[in-house]
Order: sequence, then structure tokens, then C-alpha cells
Amino acid sequence: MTVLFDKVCLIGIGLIGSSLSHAMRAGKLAGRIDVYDHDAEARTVTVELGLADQVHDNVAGAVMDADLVILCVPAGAVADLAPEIAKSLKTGAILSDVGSVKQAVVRDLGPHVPDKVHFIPGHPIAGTEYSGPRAGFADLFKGRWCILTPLPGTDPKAIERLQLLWEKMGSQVELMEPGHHDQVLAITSHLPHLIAYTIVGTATGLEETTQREVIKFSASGFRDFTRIAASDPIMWRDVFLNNREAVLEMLGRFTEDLTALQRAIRWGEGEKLQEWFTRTRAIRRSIIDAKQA
Ligand SMILES: NC(=O)C1=CN([C@@H]2O[C@H](COP(=O)(O)OP(=O)(O)OC[C@H]3O[C@@H](n4cnc5c(N)ncnc54)[C@H](O)[C@@H]3O)[C@@H](O)[C@H]2O)C=CC1
Ligand SMILES: O=C(O)C(=O)Cc1ccc(O)cc1
Repeated sequence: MTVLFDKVCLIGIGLIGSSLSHAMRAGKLAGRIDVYDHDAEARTVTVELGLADQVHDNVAGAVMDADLVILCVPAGAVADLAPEIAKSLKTGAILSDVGSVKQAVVRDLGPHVPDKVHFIPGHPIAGTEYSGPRAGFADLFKGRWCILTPLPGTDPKAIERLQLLWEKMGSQVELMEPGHHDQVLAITSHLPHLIAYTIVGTATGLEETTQREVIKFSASGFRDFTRIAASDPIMWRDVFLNNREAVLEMLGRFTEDLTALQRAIRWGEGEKLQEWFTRTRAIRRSIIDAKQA
């Protein structure tokens, strides 16, 4: 394997940051990895697990001389970090991120990016319900999509370099416009998480005896929701606050469809329900077929 970047700087060393470190180490893709995290415990774990060649307690030191800087923090943390990062970036560096929302990072980081720094936001569609530096693993990105959302005019050579890094970590890369990304992810990822948080919250709001039975007899439908609803609260708070419009738009459509199904149940419209469920079953099958292709 060849080193693609001499110095990589990871800002935030939770699930995604630590997985990047493992994956880059496994593929020998980075000459050295420097890490900054504002949390002292995360920095201690970084040293313990050997996730960095050097761990920093200040952003500037970590970013200095880096060829590639990747922000791996919740969306709400970007705006405060932006000026500090921008000050220390070297000419020719690539600045990227892994956030689940893309228009917000363009808004919060974009205006601070100096000329001659290549700003290429990114989003690996890969994750788990776990968080923190102990949760990461080298194979997280294998067989997954990574979406890059460069702005018009970005140097194609820089995009190619970043694309190659993701490909070497096992991902397939697709380029997309940031607003379109946020629309697509609102329905495929953000709304499903909101629904999981809702249903698990509703179950825990039931009276105590019923609640105990929900846990005892939880069939796989509910269990699947509890996995998703165990996802990091800060990260997901920030996703909803930063992709408000697209999520509200999809939520509006979802509510209309839910009301239609509610009505079908009330009026005993079996045919309508069966037709709906047949259509959704076909979607599941097409997702599986697409994965196998
Ligand atoms: N968890 C998932 O499944 C996925 C998450 N993402 C995105 O990746 C980003 C990171 O998520 P995770 O790694 O899951 O989160 P995490 O909670 O595991 O890690 C976040 C890390 O950032 C650090 N941090 C927070 N604010 C900071 C600040 N101001 N300065 C420095 N460090 C700071 C935290 O101390 C923590 O170590 C988020 O933007 C999320 O939307 C993307 C794909 C999947
Ligand atoms: O664990 C799951 O089911 C996920 O959906 C992981 C995930 C969470 C957030 C993202 O932006 C991308 C992937």
C-alpha cells in the first residue's frame, strides 16, 4: 500500500474519527496521524489505543502542516472550530469532514476556508449506534458509500486524491450537490432515526407494568428500533437542528401517509393496507438485489 497523505489530522476521535485512524493505519495510507479532541478522556484513550502519532489538546498544533484535515465532530461543533482551523491550514491542504449533514458544514466552515485550501465535504454512509474512540474499527467503511459534496470550481485533482483515500478504505464514492445530499439523507437516514427515537420514547412513556412487558416481549420490530434509538444523542440533536427544512418536509409527507394508513385501519380497508405493504416489500427486495449486484 502507498502513503496517500504524509500528515493527516483528525479533529474529533469518536466512532468515525477512530475508525478512520484504524482504516488508514491498516492500509498504511497516512505517513502520520495527528489528533485533536476537546475531551481529555478521548485523548487518553487515543494514546492507549495508539490511534495517533501525536495527540494535541489544541486545534492549531494538530492542523499545522497537515496535508489532509478531517473534521469528525458533531455538526453543532463546526462553527466554533472553523476560525481556529482555518488559521493553521497549510497551502494546498485538503479540508474535509464526515458529517451527516452537508449544507450546514458548507455554511459554517466554507467562509473561513483560505484560498489554496481544497474544501471537500464528505459523508461516509457507514456507522453504528455506538460512539467514542473505543467504538471504531478498521472495516467500518468497507462496502459502504461515501458521498463527497465539493463546491463548483474545486480542483478535480484534490477530489480524486480524497476519493482514492475512501476507495482504499473500501468505500465506493459518489459526488453530490450538498442540498441534494441533505434531501436524500433526510428520508433514508434522518427520518428513520426520528421515528425510532419516537417509538421507543412512546413505549417508555407507557405505565410501568406495560413498559416491563414491552421490554420482556419485545419482538424484533421493536428491538430494531431500540438499536437505532440508542444512537448518540448529541450527534442526532445536531443532525435535526442542522437539516431542519429537509427533515420537516419529509416528516410532513410521512405524517400524511401515516394518517392514510390510520384511516385504512379504522375503516377496515384491507385491500389498501395489503397493497401498501406489497409495495414496501418490493422496495426491501430491490435494496437487497442492489447490494448483491
Ligand atoms: N455515528 C455514526 O453512525 C455516523 C456519524 N457520522 C458523523 O460523524 C461525525 C462524528 O460522529 P461520531 O464519530 O459518531 O461521534 P462521537 O460522539 O463518537 O465522536 C465525536 C467526537 O468529537 C469530539 N468533539 C465534540 N465536540 C468537539 C469540539 N468542539 N472540538 C473537538 N472535539 C470535539 C468528542 O469529544 C468525540 O470524541 C458527526 O458529524 C456525525 O454526524 C457520519 C456517519 C455515521
Ligand atoms: O447504524 C445505523 O443504522 C446507521 O444508520 C449509521 C449511520 C448513522 C448516521 C449516518 O450519517 C450514517 C450512518
